[in-house]
Amino acid sequence: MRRNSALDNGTASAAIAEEQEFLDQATARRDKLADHLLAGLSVAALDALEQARLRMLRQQYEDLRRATEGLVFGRLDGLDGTVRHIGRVGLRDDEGSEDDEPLLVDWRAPAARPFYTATAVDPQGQARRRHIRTTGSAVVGVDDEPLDGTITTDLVGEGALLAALNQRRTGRMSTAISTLQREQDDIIRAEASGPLIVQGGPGTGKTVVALHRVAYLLFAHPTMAEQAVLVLGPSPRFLEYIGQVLPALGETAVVPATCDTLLPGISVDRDESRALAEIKGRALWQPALEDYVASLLPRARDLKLRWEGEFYVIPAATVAQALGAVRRRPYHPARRVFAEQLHHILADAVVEQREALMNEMEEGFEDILARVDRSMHYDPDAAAGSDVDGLLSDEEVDDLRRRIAENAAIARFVEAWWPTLDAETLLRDLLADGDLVARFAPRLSAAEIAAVVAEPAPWASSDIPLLDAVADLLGDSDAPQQEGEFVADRARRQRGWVYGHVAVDEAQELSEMQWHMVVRRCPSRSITAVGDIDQAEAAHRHTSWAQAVQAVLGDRWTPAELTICYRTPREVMELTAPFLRRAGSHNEPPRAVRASGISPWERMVTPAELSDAVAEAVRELRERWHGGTVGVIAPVGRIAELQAAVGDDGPVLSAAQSKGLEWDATLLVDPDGITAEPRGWNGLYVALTRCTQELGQLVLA
Ligand SMILES: Nc1ncnc2c1ncn2[C@@H]1O[C@H](COP(=O)(O)OP(=O)(O)OP(=O)(O)O)[C@@H](O)[C@H]1O
Repeated sequence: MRRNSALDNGTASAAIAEEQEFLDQATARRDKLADHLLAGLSVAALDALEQARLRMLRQQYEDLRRATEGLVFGRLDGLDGTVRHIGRVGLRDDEGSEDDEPLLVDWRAPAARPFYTATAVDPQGQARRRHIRTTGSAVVGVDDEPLDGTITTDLVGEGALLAALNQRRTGRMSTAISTLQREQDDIIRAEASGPLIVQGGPGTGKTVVALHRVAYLLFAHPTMAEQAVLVLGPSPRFLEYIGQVLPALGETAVVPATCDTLLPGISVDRDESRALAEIKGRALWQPALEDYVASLLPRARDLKLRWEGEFYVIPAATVAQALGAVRRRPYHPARRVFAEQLHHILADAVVEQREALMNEMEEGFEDILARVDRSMHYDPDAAAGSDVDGLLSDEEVDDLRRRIAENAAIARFVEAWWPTLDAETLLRDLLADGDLVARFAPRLSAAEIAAVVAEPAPWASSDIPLLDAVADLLGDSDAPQQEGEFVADRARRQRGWVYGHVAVDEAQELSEMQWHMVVRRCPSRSITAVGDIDQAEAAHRHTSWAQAVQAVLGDRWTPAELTICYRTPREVMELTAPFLRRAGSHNEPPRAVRASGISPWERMVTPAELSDAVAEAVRELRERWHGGTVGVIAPVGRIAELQAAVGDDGPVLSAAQSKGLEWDATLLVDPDGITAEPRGWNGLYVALTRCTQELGQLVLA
């Protein structure tokens, strides 16, 4: 393998000067556009259309304003002599015609694609790729990669990539738009019409891919931006870690959440055992809850309604027919539609009765007409629309229906027969009643049912998907609120919001009921799930993606794979294979892209020395990785004691809590204690792969 061509000093300075000139031009253009947008934003919006236009302008302004660091990061020189610069956002040269070649091509635009995918074997019309490194507004370096076959590496922009990977970690994830690799780009730009499940070992860029895919989809499919995109992560700490990436990518139509925070107004208020989490995560709860809510629908019977002093009986058969027509809808919307039908049926009955009375007119016209007028509140002076035969006109029938629909007594009657239900109360009632659980979830054993019923009342994590399922089966009792300036604000506030796309990180942790919750938020199943089945820590027992998603997605999903590890250095990855085997995996650890030159080390300590040894090792590491980050991973039972010893020098986390995170150096404490935990070998695999440079272990003697 040959490295990227090194530019000699003179050529490099000329190239840097050339790119500096371009960056200055692009920056000036961006500032001008931003000023222009800002001026447009100062007008007041008089109507909804204008408000929508201003929202769009504000979004564009925000995108431009944020596009500071790395505004320009790449350049493609075509075989035909064309030069294209690639950047964080697209910029037009001036306000000229739409067909003009842009000054700067947005990294998500089709024209930018060869920057990520052209190779010597398939140069896609390009002669050279250039990575432009900048610090603030200064160009500090360029890496050129001829695509004529003189360089044969499977990495794109290797110099820029390795420079990015060797940077100190800040505790916040950074963007990788300038150094995305081909296998990553393929996934980022893949079709979004069905579930895509991406398997990748530690550090293969799954989070990077998921976030950049979201940015790409919002750019390429504006309808998704209108519906917002949901990004699901494993923990608030993780969401904080990735928090800066999406806005930096230029997107705001995104709602970040964990499965625990998806229901507005509901929080997880207690821990639970793994056994209970596993039981309550099973897919069998979905049909159980469907049957439970269906059992609460009213039964068909004769309905006796009073209207204007007369009683009308709607026969059970008619009621059954109307019920049958709405049965497929959620409980509350079904009631809304049923009530509308009932208003029609009652109005028809009133009209029919009136007609019957008309037919009796021969027997006593005057008397009967007076009764009819009374029953209809009929005003003979305002009878312009009425038929001369005494029957009601269409307008009068409509008016009758409207009055019935607005009548409080009729509404009370419907509410009493088909009451408004509350999801939390319903679920609590079910979970507290062993007979009910046995009736609706007959596949649970008696011991499992007893364990479910014995749970305390506050909601645990595994209750949230059950609650979500019940809330969904009930549906909203009122029309959803549409408040909030940006689409993300409106989406966040509505449980039943339908997203344009859902991206799930650490998807191996999802229970079957959580998968249901995901699909409910995107019935079109435009879903990207990334994860590592070998890092699974959750209580469920899946060891393959097929097992994990079978109950909810069946086999209608597309697999994809990431194979190169960008985070963990080769010296550490070489340690991991035996642990992966012990975790029961048949997969190979991913191939590390780089070596750090630092051998992993191990020290033996006695339990009595442990706290001091940890504090000292952390101090050492912090000194060595000055300006970077150090993380400590330990068995759950030791965390409190060790955090006290380490103080503010770094976080002490369990293997599960460290998932998705990374530091320059990791101190792994008592690895045997970690393997003794549930799914401990998987946990150790996670823990070993969190460092970008150095791994130290303190082993108990
Ligand atoms: N193309 C890339 N260019 C630059 N950095 C990259 C690239 N791909 C991944 N990285 C970096 O590699 C590290 C690991 O990436 P990421 O966290 O996305 O991996 P992951 O597969 O989600 O890992 P894990 O499963 O262990 O959580 C991050 O620091 C990320 O910024």
